Formats: sequence, structure tokens, C-alpha cells
Amino acid sequence: MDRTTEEKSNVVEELLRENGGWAVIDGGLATELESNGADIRDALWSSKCLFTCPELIRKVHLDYLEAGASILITASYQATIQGFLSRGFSQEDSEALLRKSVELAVEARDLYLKKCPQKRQILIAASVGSYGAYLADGSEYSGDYGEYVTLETLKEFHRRRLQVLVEAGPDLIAFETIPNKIETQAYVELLEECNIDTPAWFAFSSKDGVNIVSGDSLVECGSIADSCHNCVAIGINCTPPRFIHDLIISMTKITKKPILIYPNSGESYDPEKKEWVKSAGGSAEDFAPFVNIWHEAGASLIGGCCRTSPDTVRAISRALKGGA
Ligand SMILES: C[S+](C)CC[C@H](N)C(=O)O
Ligand SMILES: N[C@@H](CCS)C(=O)O
Ligand SMILES: [Zn+2]
Repeated sequence: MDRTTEEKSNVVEELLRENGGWAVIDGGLATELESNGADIRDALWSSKCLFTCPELIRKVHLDYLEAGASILITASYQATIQGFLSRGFSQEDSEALLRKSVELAVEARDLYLKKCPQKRQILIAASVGSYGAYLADGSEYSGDYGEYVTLETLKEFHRRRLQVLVEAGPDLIAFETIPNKIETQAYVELLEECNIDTPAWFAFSSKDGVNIVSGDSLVECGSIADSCHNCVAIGINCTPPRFIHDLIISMTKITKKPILIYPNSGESYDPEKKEWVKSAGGSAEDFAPFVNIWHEAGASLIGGCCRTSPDTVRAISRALKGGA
């Protein structure tokens, strides 16, 4: 049965209510694909697995559900029509790969719920990585797209991709690792222009605990997201754990919507080698001891991003349930 727009827009609130005020997002999908042997040192990064090893994506989704995640983020972070076309796929096949990312997560949810004695709500969030992710040069961590990339360029880049993902029927759209204000604005305008009624979250990345990675103001970008009627949660992802607390405090001042955080391990990414390197700022491979502090500070949706694993998710889940 088709859900109404109102039912769709309440999915996050409902999940939080059912769960007592918090919910666990999964961990790094790409990281776990690599841990399972996938080679994603490629311009398509993890979206390469959509055509090389789709069954592995389904397995990793299942592993995250078994670890306690209630929200699965699809393998579409770096899946773009332009990226697939440049690799020789047709328009039709490129769109099918985008849909496949949602289908694999839905299949994992169905498999999990079939064998899970305690039924629980599980949401599928269709990942939309930035234009910088598609460029595959690490520019999602600088937000520097050069002077020729305009608001219209970004809207044109994301439009069909967003429509195809929405048509595949996810519960949510996850705009992730958003690096700058112009891309935030592009997403908000596209949701409206395309009459999309699927709810969305906006997750920004920061490397100083104050602004988002481009230097654009978190307060300003978060407020743009907050004013979007599709937006059901705002937060931070792929950001070192040491910055998270201050960022949550900043967000509580600009939104009443649920706040989400899914930090990375604190390492930094080398886009040329496509490897993660220990960062001088120190790393916190296991940030589970902090999650209750972050929850008290205002975050209600908590998970992990790059270089986190099902073990991280298990530890987050245990900590939020009141375990050690
Ligand atoms: C979130 S980053 C680690 C994704 C990969 C990056 N866009 C690249 O292609 O190198
Ligand atoms: N959700 C992405 C990473 C975002 S930085 C992944 O597939 O791992
Ligand atoms: Zn990440």
C-alpha cells in the first residue's frame, strides 16, 4: 500500500518514538566492503560494487542490521549517471544501477526481518554523495569546485540521479558529506522543483569543529537545510570524533529537528592513493564511550562513517542501551 506524504515524512520521528528517543545508523559501507575483500580504489569508489559484487553489498547491509543498525545507507554515495556513462554503461543501465543500490538494501531488510524474532522498524536511506565525490579527487573534503561550477551546474548534475533514487522507493534521502553552501542550496531547490515528497537528511562534514569543510558556516548551511520542508534531520558525518560535541551544540541552536551524527574514525583520506592515513590530530577508532554524551548534548541518530565497522555499530548500540 502506498504511504501518504504525511506518513512518509514521519518515519524518522516514528522510529525515534518506537525506540525511546534514539536510533542507530549503520557504519561505513565502503569500509566494510573493503574489509570483505572488495577493491574500490577506483573513480567509482564503492559504487563499482553495484556491478562487480552486488551480493557483497547485500551481505554488508545485513551485517550492519545484525550489529544493531536501524538505518541502512545505500551504496549510492558515488553512484552517478555521469560516472557510469563514462565507464560505458548506457543511460538505462546507469539508472538501473542507481535503483539497484536501493533494492539491495530493501532485500537485506526483508531477509533480516524474515529471520528476526523481534520485529523492529528499519529505514533505508538512499545516499547522495556530493559533486566532489563524483570528481573522485577528494574535493568533498574541501568543497572547492572552482569558479565555473554554479548552482545550476550542481542542480543539473544531481537532478536525474535524485529522481531515479526517489522512484526506487527509499524511506529517506541521505545527502551526505555535504561540503559547501552552494550544494546545500542545490539540494533544497531540487527537492522542491522535482516535487519530491520523500523526506531527506542533510549531513555536513567539518574539519575544524566550527564550519563545514569549505569554510562555509555550519549555522548558515544548517539553517538552509532546516527551512526545507523535506528535511527531517540535520547533522554531521565523516568528521573526526573530536569535533562532534561542539558541532552538536552549534546545531541545537539552529534546529528543532532530530540531530544526526555519524563520525569517521578520525583518520584523513588521501584521494590519490585512495587510502586513509592516521591524522596528526589523533584518532578515536572506538568512539562508543562518547555516544551517550553526544546523545545528552542533543544527537538522536548516531552511527559511524568511513573506517567504522559493524563492531563500531554494535558498541554504539550497546552504549545507547545503557551497557558499557
Ligand atoms: C568519502 S571519500 C573517502 C569517497 C571517495 C572519494 N570520493 C574518492 O573517489 O576518492
Ligand atoms: N556512506 C558512504 C560514505 C560517506 S563519506 C559509504 O558508502 O561508506
Ligand atoms: Zn565517510
